[in-house]
Amino acid sequence: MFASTSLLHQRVQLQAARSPAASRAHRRMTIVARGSGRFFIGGNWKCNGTIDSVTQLVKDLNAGSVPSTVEIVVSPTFVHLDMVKRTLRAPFQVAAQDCWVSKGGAFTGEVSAEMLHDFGIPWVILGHSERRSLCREDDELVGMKCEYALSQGLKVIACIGETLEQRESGHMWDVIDAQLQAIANHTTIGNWTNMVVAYEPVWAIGTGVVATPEQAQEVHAHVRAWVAKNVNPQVADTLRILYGGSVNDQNCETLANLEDVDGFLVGGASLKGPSFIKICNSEHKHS
Ligand SMILES: O=C(CO)COP(=O)(O)O
Repeated sequence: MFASTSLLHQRVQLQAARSPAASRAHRRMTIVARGSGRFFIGGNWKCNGTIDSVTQLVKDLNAGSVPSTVEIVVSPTFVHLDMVKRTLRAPFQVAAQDCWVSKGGAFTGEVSAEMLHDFGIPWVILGHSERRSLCREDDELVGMKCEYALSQGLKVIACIGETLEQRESGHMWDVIDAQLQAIANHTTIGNWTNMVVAYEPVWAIGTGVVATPEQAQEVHAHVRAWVAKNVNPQVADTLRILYGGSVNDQNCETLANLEDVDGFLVGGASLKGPSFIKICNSEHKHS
């Protein structure tokens, strides 16, 4: 499908100077040319679902039409993970919502990265703000979890984001930089290709208050610049930075068109099959 990548690449390169959408397309084309990331849509089902509702959701997803240019990963609870993995069709993949920080053992209630890998679970979400706040996971623990999960062959959706108080008190950049630093401290350059970063402002999660396009783009561009400076420019260029927080089938297209938004991590709207399918198609329309 990308046989004509170089021609397309040249064309997009010419357009790049003209508009943000073209320059975003140019960056995407560079990414595709390098063989790495596609637009990424994650559905975080959180602590939701019954056998019936999960069965119906899988049915709805299987019936939906999604573009092959988008990587789609849904994340049910541990209880539903195997059932979803067995019944969901390609190209949908699955992710766990967390895993333990080291090798399994006497850690009651935990699930280890090697167990997930053994079970064929390709992805894990780490550092979600709900785990940071409800389970007191700090930056260092999240960084260590990323390191261990990556070492066991899992791919990681690493979450960052500030609270409203941190944003309004002017500490937003310090918070985000510290979260990134902890992840970077524990991630080898080579392993960044197995990770996506999800920017989820806490004030936008489950509130219906979505970040404005300007707010989202500002932070995403900051994250990319931080990674370019503190990790490696090429890693920054190909890193997929997802936005999460009240994404729905109405606001997704505008957000998908932003230069540094490479996908979404969706909560509530990922529990509704038809809405999630629409979100999976949001970038496609702009390509
Ligand atoms: O936390 C989220 C995804 O991980 C976002 O949740 P909502 O889409 O429900 O705001």
